[in-house]
Amino acid sequence: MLELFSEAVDKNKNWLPKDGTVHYYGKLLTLAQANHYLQVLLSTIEWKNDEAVIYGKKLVTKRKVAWYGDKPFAYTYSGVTKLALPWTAELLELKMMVEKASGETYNSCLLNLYHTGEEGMAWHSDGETDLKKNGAIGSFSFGAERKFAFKHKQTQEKVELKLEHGSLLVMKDVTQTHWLHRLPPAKQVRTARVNLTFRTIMQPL
Ligand SMILES: O=C(O)CCC(=O)C(=O)O
Ligand SMILES: [Fe+2]
Repeated sequence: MLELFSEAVDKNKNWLPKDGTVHYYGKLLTLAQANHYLQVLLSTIEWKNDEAVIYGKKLVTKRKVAWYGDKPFAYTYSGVTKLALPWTAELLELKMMVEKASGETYNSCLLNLYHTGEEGMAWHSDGETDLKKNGAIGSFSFGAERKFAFKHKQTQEKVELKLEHGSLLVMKDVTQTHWLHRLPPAKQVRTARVNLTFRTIMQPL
């Protein structure tokens, strides 16, 4: 269909050349809505400094994190286990938007707060054992626009895209098996970014 006015975001495009599926849906929200949610998230989420065990040492990162879900799921991330908090009203609204846009469901959300461009996230994949294998991950971004990058684990091929204020990115299928992703530091960025990754945690029977 010919779209005369909206910016051309091809929601059906797979950004990965092979071994996985990444869709970028662009902005799901107006600027006013995205600004509203950014303010609500900054003020209502229980942000905590992230702890990670790297080479057996417990490190505290500048980036802040939070973990919410349908139940107090235990989630082990970078060697540290956290229990999910119950959804806030706005997180439930955002979860429903991501579910509708992506055609997938989620039962939990990991949130990251990057205060400035000096904070980022190193190369990793989200293949933790308690995550549903090949489950979709819906990544909703607010605040400072930042670059996001993928790197193929075998060939080192790279794919980069920009994540806009109020936009949705979805990673699914075998993406986490074959690709790493990261949020590179961006020295020129002086404002905060909040990212929500909606996920499916396996429920013990
Ligand atoms: O901040 C982002 O866009 C990505 C965060 C991420 O990769 C993660 O939380 O696993
Ligand atoms: Fe990730």
